[in-house]
Amino acid sequence: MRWSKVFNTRKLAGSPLEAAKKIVVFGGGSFGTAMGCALARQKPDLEVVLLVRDPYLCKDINQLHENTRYLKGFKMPPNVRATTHAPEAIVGAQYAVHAVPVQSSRAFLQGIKEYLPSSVPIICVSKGLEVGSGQMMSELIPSALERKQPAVFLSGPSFAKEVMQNRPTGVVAACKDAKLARTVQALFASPTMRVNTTTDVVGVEICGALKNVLAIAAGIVEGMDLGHNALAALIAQGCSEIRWLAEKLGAKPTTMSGLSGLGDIMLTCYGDLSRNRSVGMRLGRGERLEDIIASSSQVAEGVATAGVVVGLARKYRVSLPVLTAVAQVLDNNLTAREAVFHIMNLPQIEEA
Ligand SMILES: NC(=O)C1=CN([C@@H]2O[C@H](COP(=O)(O)OP(=O)(O)OC[C@H]3O[C@@H](n4cnc5c(N)ncnc54)[C@H](O)[C@@H]3O)[C@@H](O)[C@H]2O)C=CC1
Ligand SMILES: O=C(CO)COP(=O)(O)O
Repeated sequence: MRWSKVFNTRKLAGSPLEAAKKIVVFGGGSFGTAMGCALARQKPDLEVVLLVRDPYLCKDINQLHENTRYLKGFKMPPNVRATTHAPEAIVGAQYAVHAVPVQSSRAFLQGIKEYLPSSVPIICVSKGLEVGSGQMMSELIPSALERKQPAVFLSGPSFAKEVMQNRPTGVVAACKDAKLARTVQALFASPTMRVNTTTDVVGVEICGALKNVLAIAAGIVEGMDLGHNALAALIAQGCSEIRWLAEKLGAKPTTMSGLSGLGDIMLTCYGDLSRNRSVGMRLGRGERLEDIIASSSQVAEGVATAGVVVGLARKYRVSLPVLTAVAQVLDNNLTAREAVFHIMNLPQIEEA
């Protein structure tokens, strides 16, 4: 039995996991913590250091072995620790997992750039587009660091809580340097984590960013109780819109049907654990965005990314009715009800 049409015969010389002694994780939120713990479980003498901002959370992680703010009730492996001190977190690390929300990533990276050697690969798990520049993380990282830095983009259907529970998960590691993608594959691959590789960085990144916007739309439909037919039609249309934009950006069609595309779209649009979907559900039930954001301690990247998508649609001259309607609802230019009415009354089309 095999997962792929083709066998990957290329082997890495030596095991990256065996060679790794220390890995730093930027951002001790839910996903940084979960991925740090997934690595730590692989090798008990690997040092995994979470770089966090809050000294109280740092103390809890080190004394209680629990991330009491973002993953309450889950014990962390003893070889995971936290610090608020960037130079100490980074020194000697062979890899850096970047799990800081996209909109905070530029300032964060500028702040740590002098401590991070330019040879240390960044494994970026953040999904979204930067407001203002419109950049993807693969553009933002070199722009913020003002230099080239090896970077791999790890994406796919992977709720932090389920990774923390060590439940089966599949992700994809994207890097133009196929060897580095295979190195990251070997680092994270375990009996409970499958890691595919690809060189289609743009495809993986754009799918990861746009599925968050689509999940908000799916939540709106759910919150308005429009039914299963409406939800399925919306997600199918959203998939087409993501494909249209992804193709313009040069993404490969296979990425769209893979883990970072269809896989993550299904997870986030249907899965109860999605923060983006729950923002949409609350909007669909009539709550105001300000109140939703004020009552949530976790990031829903689709909220900021939605506005960027409007600019991309204009720039690449592609019509994205569902994805751009999300921005209109978030900006209070349309109510959820008006957005649905508008989309349902667009001209009937031939499928493309
Ligand atoms: N939670 C999940 O299931 C998954 C999340 N992701 C992505 O991972 C990224 C991080 O998400 P989560 O960990 O879930 O977010 P979170 O909301 O749980 O935590 C965010 C973390 O980033 C830190 N942070 C925020 N601004 C910062 C700054 N300026 N400097 C340093 N640290 C800062 C926060 O203190 C917090 O520790 C997002 O882009 C998200 O889309 C990807 C896959 C799954
Ligand atoms: O990206 C995710 C799972 O793959 C997490 O989605 P949310 O940010 O909507 O919770």
